[in-house]
Formats: sequence, C-alpha cells, structure tokens
Amino acid sequence: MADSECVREKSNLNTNSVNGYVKSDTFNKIMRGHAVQIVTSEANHKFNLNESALEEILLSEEIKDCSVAVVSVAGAFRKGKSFLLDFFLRYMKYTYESEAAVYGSDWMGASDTPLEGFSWRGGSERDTTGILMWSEVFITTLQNGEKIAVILLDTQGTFDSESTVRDCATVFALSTMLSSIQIYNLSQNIQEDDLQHLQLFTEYGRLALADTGKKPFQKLQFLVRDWSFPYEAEYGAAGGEEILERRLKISDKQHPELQALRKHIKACFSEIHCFLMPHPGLKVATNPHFDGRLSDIEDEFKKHLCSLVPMLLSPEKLLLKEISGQRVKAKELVQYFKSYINLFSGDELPEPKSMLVATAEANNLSAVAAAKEIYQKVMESICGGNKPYLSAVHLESEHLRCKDKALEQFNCKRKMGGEEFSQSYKIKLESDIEELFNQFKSHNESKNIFKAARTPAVFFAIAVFFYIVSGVLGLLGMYDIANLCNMVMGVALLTLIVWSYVRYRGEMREVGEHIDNAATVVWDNVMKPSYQVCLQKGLEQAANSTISSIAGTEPNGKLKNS
Ligand SMILES: Nc1nc2c(ncn2[C@@H]2O[C@H](COP(=O)(O)OP(=O)(O)OP(=O)(O)O)[C@@H](O)[C@H]2O)c(=O)[nH]1
Ligand SMILES: [Mg+2]
Repeated sequence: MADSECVREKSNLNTNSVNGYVKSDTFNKIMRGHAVQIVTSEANHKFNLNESALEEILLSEEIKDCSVAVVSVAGAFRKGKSFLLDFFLRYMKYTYESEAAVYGSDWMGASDTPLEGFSWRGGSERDTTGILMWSEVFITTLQNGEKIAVILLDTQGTFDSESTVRDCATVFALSTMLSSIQIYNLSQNIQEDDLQHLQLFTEYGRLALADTGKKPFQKLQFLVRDWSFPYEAEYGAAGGEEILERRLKISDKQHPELQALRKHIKACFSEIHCFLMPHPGLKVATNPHFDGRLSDIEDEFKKHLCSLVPMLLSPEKLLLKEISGQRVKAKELVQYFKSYINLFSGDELPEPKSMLVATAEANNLSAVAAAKEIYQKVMESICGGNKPYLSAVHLESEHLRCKDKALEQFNCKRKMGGEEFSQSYKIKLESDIEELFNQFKSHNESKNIFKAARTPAVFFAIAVFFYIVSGVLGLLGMYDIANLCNMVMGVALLTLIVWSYVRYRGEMREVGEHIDNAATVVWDNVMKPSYQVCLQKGLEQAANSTISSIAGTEPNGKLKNS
C-alpha cells in the first residue's frame, strides 16, 4: 500500500501535519477501552478462562450477533508484540470510530503522544501473560451491509524462563484456533527453529480440533521485525513474500524431515504471508525512557508500519473468523473459548515437550524396546512356542538370567537425558519384563500335561468315587443316600461332558474357566491333602517296616518268631 493512502486528510479538521504525521494533542487523550485478561496463567501452569469478562465483551447487545474478525499477535517474548498492537488500536480507533475524525488526518496520531493500550515496556523480563482482549470491540459494515466486529488479542510471549513448552504451546495453539489472522512475530529472520516451533504448536492445536478434512486455521502472517537485509529482500510485503517463498520451498533434494515440516505448515493455514519490518531505531530498542512517541521512532519503521497495519486491518482486508467453514458470531466465540480452554486443561492431549526431553524420551524408549526384544528372544528359545514344558524352578532361573542380560544391554546403550532420567525407564523395563515373564509362565504351565488333565481327572475321580459309594450304600439298603450319590456322579459326568465340549469348540469359555476353577478348588482342598496324607502314611509305614526288619521285630513292635 502506498504511503499516501495512509494519510487521510479530513478537510473539516484543524490539524497540523508534519512529514505525514499529525501533531495533535487530542489524539490518544481519549483512550476508551482497556486490555482485559481473558485467559489467565496460574502459578501451577494451568490456564483459566475469565468467562464473565469475556461474556461482558462478546455478549453485549451491539455485537453479539455480528460475525467477527479476530486478530492475534503471537511469538517469542520481548519482541514488540504489544507495542505493535497499540498501533493497531490507533488505526482501529481512527478508522472504525466515528469520533476518530477529531483525532487528526493520520491514524498514527501525534508525534509526541506516548503509546497506550495493551501494556508494553522495555527490559528483558516478560510482560504479557495469558491472553488479553481489547475491551472495545470495533464495528464496521461490509459492502453487503453486514455488520462485523473486530477483536484484538494480545498473547503471552513464548519461551520466557517461567513457561513450560506446554504453556507456550497452549497459548499459541489457543490464539491460532480462535483468530482469523494470526500474526507470527519474529525477530530478524525466519529461521528453521521458528518453523519447527510453529509446527509443534499448530500440531498441538490441530490435535485438539476434530479433523474436518479442511485446513484448520485461516491466515498466518509472518512478521519479521528488525529485518537487516533490505539489499537482499526489500522491506514490506513484496520482500516478505520473497523470503517466505524461499523458506517454505519444498524440493526433492531436501531431507524428508524438512519437507514434512513445510508440508505441515502449508496444510495448516489457508493463507500464509510475510512482511519485513525495518528496525525502529535505537531509542525504541534501548532507551529505558522511551514512551512510544512517534518522534523517537525511525521514519523507515513508521513508513512500513503505515503500510502493514492497513494491509491487515482495513475494512476490505479483514478476514472473518470461520470454524469448519461456518462464520462465527461473537456470541458463538464465547462457546469456542470455553470448549477450547477445556480441551487444553484436560489430560486428553499429549504433553508437548522440549526438544531435549522429547529426544531423550524417544532414546530411552528405544533402549527399553531393544532390551525387551533380547529378553523375549532368549526366553522364546528356552520355553516359547513348541518347546517342551520346563519345571517352574528352572524357568525362574532362566528368567533371571535373561533379565540380567536385558538390563545389561539397556545400561550399556548410550542414552540422552542422564542417569536420573533413564532410571524411570529402567523401572519400566523391569516391569515390562515381569509382565512378559508372567506370559511365558502361564504358557509353560499350559504345556504341563498333568495340569492340563487336572480338570477331567478330578471330575472323573468324583464320578468313580460316588459310583462306588452308591453301590456300597445300595448293598447296605441305604437307597436314599445311594441315589444322592448317583446324582452327584451324574453331575460330575455332565460337567466333564460340558468341559470337553468347551475345550473342543472353543465356545462358552467363561463356563470352561469356572469348571477349571472348581476343579482346582476340589483338588487343592480335598484331593491333594488326602493324597498327601495317604502318601505320608505310606511312607511312614514303609519306613517302619524297614526299621523293624533291620531290628528283627514286627512293624507293630512285637519280636519276630525267627
Ligand atoms: N528491536 C526492536 N524493538 C522493538 C520493536 N518494537 C518494539 N520494540 C521494543 O521491544 C520492547 C518490548 O516490547 P513489548 O511490546 O512489550 O514486547 P512483547 O513482545 O509484547 O513482550 P512480552 O509481553 O514480554 O511477550 C520495548 O522496549 C519496545 O520498545 C521492534 O520492531 N524492534
Ligand atoms: Mg506483550
């Protein structure tokens, strides 16, 4: 946009224009509206929505049924986001408010007026936290007569020393999801790490949204501050497009990882643009007493600000917020704020990690997988598949040997993140190995033919026992009890038939399980103890007879008649 377009002469105004910038004391004195903290960042790294404040702005009679254009500025901390937004505010007031005409002929205002609006300041410590919305919503009418509302959002800068990667991703993703124009504020250049962070944050936002098959976000405007290479690409939109084209170019020669990153970014936004801003001058960057007055800002910066702001915010350039192809009204935006913030405060989304933590995690997980594979392979060769049954003691000692081998392999592997970090993965490996061992154990048990035959043997023994008892009782004339014994025998035989059917057909497996459990109970509580008692008695008897034959006495203690 030409410089002259920015300077709007209002013939009925008594203003004093110098170098295109208006000297007017009235400008900015009437600063209506204020920044409202919509999303607050809590000490426990949670984000809260200030619903009442949001509703107060968006549900006001005047705008609640209007479609909205939401402009947000995001990016690293301390890079002039809030400062830029205050110029947006000046433009909005000048262009969209009827009284704005009294301020002068140039939206940038007087050269000696401090810059006000969203809080901004110099220094190295972060200023903005959470997400702020300007309380005054600007209203304009489109050519088709539709009234629309323009909303400005300021966001917490990313990568300050108090925020986790999750905090940064949440703010960036939330503001991208809720805005129709996201301005990605960068310093000096578009670097590969800027693109990587954009990929991470937008992926986080995309994950939170239901996949509609469409591009999830609308316009992305890269804004490079302090561009120092105008001889390579000129300041402004044309130079920006040139740089953007170079940075987002995909070629076959590129590593697949770099190609994927670029494809991802292009797939996320329906429009991507770039603008190169010159340095605003040393007073802006280094003077602690700088209060934002235009007279302290370099002309080159003001000139390009004058083309950037209308390019984004003039009525014909505004982009209406759409979600899933539907225009969003102000009252609906409240709902979206609520549901999106809930998405990010829940546990459903994976935790975005720093590059080191994510790499160290992947590293340790692959070491765990390799060690587990070794354990599994060796155990497989000992007791897996069609290998014969192994005694429990033998299996246990083999398990310990293989476990040691796997742990040694895990310890030997080089891993990122340090000893303490990998300790939790070692614990995970041990528990995974125990789980695998339990599987091998039960598989091994199933190969024990005696254990497999326990259920039929128990029920068959019950049937035979009660058959004999009923015969004896029949002989003694105790027919009632004999009949009862016959019935128990019948039930035992029937159970045996059902069990055989279940085993053969593989159906009604829970019935089979109950029968096996019943057989185990009978075996453990009745048959095994009686068998052990008999065995012990037999052994005692055998020992006694051996002793007595050596001592020349009868097993009952009497002397033999030799
Ligand atoms: N070098 C340089 N400094 C700028 C520019 N714009 C503003 N500043 C200065 O940068 C400092 C920080 O400005 P803010 O607007 O508070 O920055 P911010 O990105 O909102 O910072 P946080 O809220 O902490 O994330 C101020 O001293 C501004 O004067 C610019 O384009 N280049
Ligand atoms: Mg700020």
